[in-house]
Amino acid sequence: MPDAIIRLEDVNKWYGQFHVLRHIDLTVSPGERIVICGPSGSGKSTLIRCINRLEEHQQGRIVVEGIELTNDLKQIEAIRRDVGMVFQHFNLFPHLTVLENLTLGPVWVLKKSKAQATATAMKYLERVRIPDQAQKFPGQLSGGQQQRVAIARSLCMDPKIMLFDEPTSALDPEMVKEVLDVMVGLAQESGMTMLCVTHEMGFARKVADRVIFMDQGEIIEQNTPDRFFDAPENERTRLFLSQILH
Ligand SMILES: Nc1ncnc2c1ncn2[C@@H]1O[C@H](COP(=O)(O)OP(=O)(O)OP(=O)(O)O)[C@@H](O)[C@H]1O
Repeated sequence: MPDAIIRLEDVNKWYGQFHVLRHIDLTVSPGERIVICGPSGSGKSTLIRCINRLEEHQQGRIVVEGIELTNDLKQIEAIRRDVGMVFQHFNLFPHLTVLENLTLGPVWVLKKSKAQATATAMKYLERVRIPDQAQKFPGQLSGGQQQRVAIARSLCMDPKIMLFDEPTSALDPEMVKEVLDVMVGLAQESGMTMLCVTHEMGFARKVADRVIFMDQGEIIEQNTPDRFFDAPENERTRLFLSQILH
C-alpha cells in the first residue's frame, strides 16, 4: 500500500453553531480517483475546500503530502500550488485572454519564462481540445469551453492533486459531456490524484476507484463504484441513489 497523499483524521468544522464536518476520517492514496456525492448542504464542498485550505477546519488533522496543514502562509501558498481546484463557476479572469489566464500563474508564481509558460499553456489547450481559442476572452466562449480552460489553467500549475467542485453543474446539458470527456481523459492518462464532487454517476462508474457518500457532515458510506451503486449498504445511501437515479 503506497503512502497516503492526503490524510484526514477526525476532522471537525463548524460554521458558527452549525457542525458542518463531523469526525471525518479519510485516507487517499497517490493516483487515486475519488468521487464524493451526497445531498445539497451535506458538506462536500467544505470538505474538499479544507484540503487546499480555502476553508479552515477547527479540530483534527489534515495532512497533505506528509505535511500537516497549519496557518503558515508560506505553507498555504505551497499547498495551493500542489493542489489545483476547478470550481462550479470557472473563476476565470474575464479581462484576460484564455492564453493570459493560463500563463499568469506559471509566470508569476512558478517563475517560468513567458515562452515556457506559453508552450505549456498550448499543450494543455490541445489536451482540453480548444487550442484555437487561445486569443479569445472567456466571455466569448461557451460554458463548456470556459470550464475546459479552467481545467487547463489548473494543469498548467503542474499540480499533484486536483479537486473538482461540481464542475459540470452550472453547464447546459449539451456541454456536460465535453467537460466530462476531458476529465475522464485526465483520470485515465495522467495518474494524478483526483477528488471530484459530482452527481455524474456515469463518470463515477467509469473512472472512480472509490465513491464516497456524505450526509449531514459525515461520511456515511464508501466503496468501489460497482459495490456502491449496485449494493449500497446504508439506507440513506439507498434513498439518495434512488432520488438521483430516477
Ligand atoms: N461560509 C459559510 N458560512 C456559513 N455556512 C456555510 C458556509 N459555507 C457553507 N455553509 C453551509 O454549510 C453547509 C454545507 O455546505 P457545502 O457547500 O459544503 O455543502 P455541499 O454538500 O457541497 O452542498 P451543495 O451540493 O449544495 O453544493 C450548507 O448548509 C451551507 O449552507
